Amino acid sequence: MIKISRYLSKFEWFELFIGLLLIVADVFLELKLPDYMADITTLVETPGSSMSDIWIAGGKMLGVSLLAMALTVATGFITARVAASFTQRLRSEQFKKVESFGLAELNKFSTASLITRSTNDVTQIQMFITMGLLMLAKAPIMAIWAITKIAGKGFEWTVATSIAVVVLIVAIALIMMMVLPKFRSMQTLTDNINRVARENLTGLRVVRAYNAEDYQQNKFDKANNDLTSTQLFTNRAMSVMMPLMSTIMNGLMLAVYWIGAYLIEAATLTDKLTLFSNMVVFSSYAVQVIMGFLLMSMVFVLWPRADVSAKRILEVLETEISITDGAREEGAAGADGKPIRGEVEFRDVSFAYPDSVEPILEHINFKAERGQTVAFIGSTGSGKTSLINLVPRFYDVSGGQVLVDGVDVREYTAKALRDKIGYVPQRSVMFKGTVATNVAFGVGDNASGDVSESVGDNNVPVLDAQQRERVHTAVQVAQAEEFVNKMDGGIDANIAQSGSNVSGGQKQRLSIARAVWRKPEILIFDDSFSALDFRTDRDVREALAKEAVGSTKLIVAQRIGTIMDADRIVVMDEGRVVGQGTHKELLETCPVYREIAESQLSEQELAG
Ligand SMILES: Nc1ncnc2c1ncn2[C@@H]1O[C@H](COP(=O)(O)OP(=O)(O)OP(=O)(O)O)[C@@H](O)[C@H]1O
Repeated sequence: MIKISRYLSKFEWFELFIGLLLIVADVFLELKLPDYMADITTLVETPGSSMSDIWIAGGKMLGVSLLAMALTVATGFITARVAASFTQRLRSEQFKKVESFGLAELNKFSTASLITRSTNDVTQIQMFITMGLLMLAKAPIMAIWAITKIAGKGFEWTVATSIAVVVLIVAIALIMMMVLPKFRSMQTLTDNINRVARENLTGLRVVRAYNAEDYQQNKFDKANNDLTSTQLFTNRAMSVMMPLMSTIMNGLMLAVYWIGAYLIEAATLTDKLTLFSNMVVFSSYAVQVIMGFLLMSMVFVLWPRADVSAKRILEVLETEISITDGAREEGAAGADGKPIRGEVEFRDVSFAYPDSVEPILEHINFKAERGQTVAFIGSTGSGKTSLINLVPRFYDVSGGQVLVDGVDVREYTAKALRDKIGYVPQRSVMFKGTVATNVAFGVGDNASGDVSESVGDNNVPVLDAQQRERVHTAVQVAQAEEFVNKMDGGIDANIAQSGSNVSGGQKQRLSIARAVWRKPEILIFDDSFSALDFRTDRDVREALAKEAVGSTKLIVAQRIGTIMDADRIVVMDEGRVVGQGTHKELLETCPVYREIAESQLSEQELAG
């Protein structure tokens, strides 16, 4: 919790300092009250006191109380401000950090956990700052100041107060020992609930189709019950705290008056009045001491959860990114002195996923020249996706080198490298917006973060005429024009969250259009044609050959038909390249390829 405070801005520190000053003034005023009470008691007990004197002392007491109240409100206002701005920063810092995560880091935290960390965990911190920070500062000031006020006012009373304080500390410590581990598990259990709920919602169709509602319900109930019982335990333990505090406080009062009664009875007549007045003052300060501890106990209710949350947020913010930026913006120069463009080369590349020791890819070598089409085929799990994921640096190689335009991909800045690439993933991803904003993805937003100028209604970025024209071309190349034109609004038609209002094949085509829109040096298609029918598959490839003639194309495919015309086909088997060449060459030289081809093509097609 203390570590996370370094994310506070200078101004927030200043605000907290002002808050602290206000607290000191507040405590000073609150501790003045018993003095006025002593004055009033003496006035009441002294024969001949005038009523107006009592009114004046009472009036002062009221004024001080009102001022103390105003200070408390002001400090509350300041901490609420600090809490809001600080947690806003924590949320955006976390978002920024997660944006920079590679797939390895994303796999380390689950999506559900990352969501809890930037919502629920941040709320815990906000609650602590708003409610707890004030008390954390006020409690010790109040307790210590009150103790100094009563020191020397009566030995017997001091002993009684000390015993009460010791009992309080032991009680708080015991309760904390019981609940702290539970608070730690509470956030993990919240992650669990999020995970189960998220899985259920994203897989709703499968749940329905398999009549698995009860099965899912049980999973959710289990997660829900786990969280509820932990919360019940902590709340029960905490609910003991308050009555315990007030019992100790009342017990102390009783002890002070009891002791006082004996002392007053034993005193001479002249001392009786002083002793009585001292007793009243003492009891008021003793209440303030206990109040100090009471406030501390409230802090202890909020602290453990906030502490756990702070650690979880820091875990995200301090995660070391495995994919670090290089410095290069440009590729190498070719023999003719001009910069190389669109060249991809794998030199003896081996790769293992971060959490496994077994290599998934071993000694891969191939080269794709500018404008060439290089295809990858092989059985499922042979490592095709893993291989092409190394080009945009979703992961880094374990051995060897991946070169783009003659330069190791690790030397580029992530932006420079990814600007060269148009990537179409295996599962197409759509974002809430329009067809145009999905195709021209990431455009229309300005770098300063002030999106107000560039986004129109509904937070949809506005594209200029030239950008819109490019969207039309990309949609044409991806053979998406026909269905886009039928949609209400054409390229301005709405796309629902996750693209739920378009079909799988349509999503795939929009995904292809997105890559084409960028006019990249390198186009990567990870099994992107599988959701297309044979005709559309062929039409897209023909359009690509015309429109993206200068782009190098790396295509992962399952269908021989998709890749037959490629300049080079790389055949993968269990993470190794078992054949390379054109369709014709491979039919003769590579048994694995021939087997795949025979299973998909007719005798006639095989004969060419
Ligand atoms: N994130 C990951 N962590 C660990 N292992 C993984 C991960 N992703 C994939 N693998 C493993 O890597 C191997 C190759 O997977 P990959 O997705 O590259 O195969 P593929 O040839 O593209 O398969 P498909 O044609 O079915 O998409 C598989 O055995 C898979 O279990």
